Amino acid sequence: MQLPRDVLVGSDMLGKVSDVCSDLQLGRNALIVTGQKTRDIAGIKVAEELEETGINVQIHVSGSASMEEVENVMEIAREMDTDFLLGVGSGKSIDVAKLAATRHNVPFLSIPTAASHDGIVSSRASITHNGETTSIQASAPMAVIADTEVIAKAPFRLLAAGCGDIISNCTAVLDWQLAHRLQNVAFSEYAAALASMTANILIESADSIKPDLESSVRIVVKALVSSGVAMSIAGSSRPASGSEHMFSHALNRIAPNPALHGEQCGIGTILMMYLHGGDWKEIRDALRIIGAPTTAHELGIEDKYILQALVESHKIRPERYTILGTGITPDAAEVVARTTGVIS
Ligand SMILES: NC(=O)C1=CN([C@@H]2O[C@H](COP(=O)(O)OP(=O)(O)OC[C@H]3O[C@@H](n4cnc5c(N)ncnc54)[C@H](O)[C@@H]3O)[C@@H](O)[C@H]2O)C=CC1
Ligand SMILES: O=C(CO)COP(=O)(O)O
Ligand SMILES: [Zn+2]
Repeated sequence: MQLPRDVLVGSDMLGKVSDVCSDLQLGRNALIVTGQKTRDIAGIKVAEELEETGINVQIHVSGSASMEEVENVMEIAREMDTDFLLGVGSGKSIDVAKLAATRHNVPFLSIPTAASHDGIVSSRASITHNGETTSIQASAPMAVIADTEVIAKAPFRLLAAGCGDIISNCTAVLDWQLAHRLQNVAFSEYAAALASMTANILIESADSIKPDLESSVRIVVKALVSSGVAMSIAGSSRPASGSEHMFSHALNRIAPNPALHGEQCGIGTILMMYLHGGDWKEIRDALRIIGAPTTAHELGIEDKYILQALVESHKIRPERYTILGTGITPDAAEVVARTTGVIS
């Protein structure tokens, strides 16, 4: 089980990056993987902080979380003899840096600029290859530095998406229990309990999640850390990714303009909780209070793609048994989507 050594959450934490690197004795050559926007938001600041202490820094702007991109980053890391990598930005930059660092056998720091997903701490990387998104075992970050001031300035939509990614633990754990009972898949009580508790605390705190507040960011970041730790304990993404995530991965394949990962997972949780016969209204209401989308319209995705994704979700990870079993029929998909109000 791999867990981060340092987790820093608070205001002006970007200013602490050099202290963390020197405490951890990470070396003199650093490679930052960041996004187009997030380079200006935090990437350059992190580079300047490191350069002030004599560390050589190269910045690589990454687009997609693909295996090709991981290989590109590994190539740069080899050329510059990188001692450590930093993922500065959103989920995709962090996943690319995480897997490239793992494969290049050097430490990695996670510096999220948005609280939009629970990969900020996990020892998994979600990478797309030949149209398939797989969750790949990777090293956990040596340290996580979450600057709540930076994250509070990010569009609120990203924070609400992070809440959707956490709330999705509710159905992920139900799916995992089902797979354990029906197929005897390995199950960790501790990982499942931590993942469920994290989602339940967030549901209870839904009305405290507001735009522009560092206090809201702290609640969400702590929950993302907790959820990421659950994945590390499990040694798989099972406690935080079930049928609702398969639905989101299916939408990424099918919809011409997919929405954010956490937004799609939140709606997936409403749908899959209905199929589990659970309290789907509680999930919908929590997402509504937070301000996350609860309908296809709010997601910006046409109803027909929601229905197609529902029917095809079980094909995403056939080895991962969930409530979707061997698939649901188009008629059943229509019933679940209409009854829950996801389509009208
Ligand atoms: N490794 C793991 O365990 C996990 C991985 N993931 C993966 O993470 C990805 C989703 O991550 P997301 O961050 O939701 O999406 P994303 O990586 O596509 O980023 C969404 C957008 O947020 C913008 N952004 C980030 N910080 C910003 C800021 N401060 N101000 C303005 N814009 C900002 C970025 O520029 C980007 O356009 C997916 O690929 C998903 O599969 C999700 C959960 C867990
Ligand atoms: O997104 C995740 C947990 O929130 C895990 O990712 P996968 O769905 O790729 O396993
Ligand atoms: Zn997720």
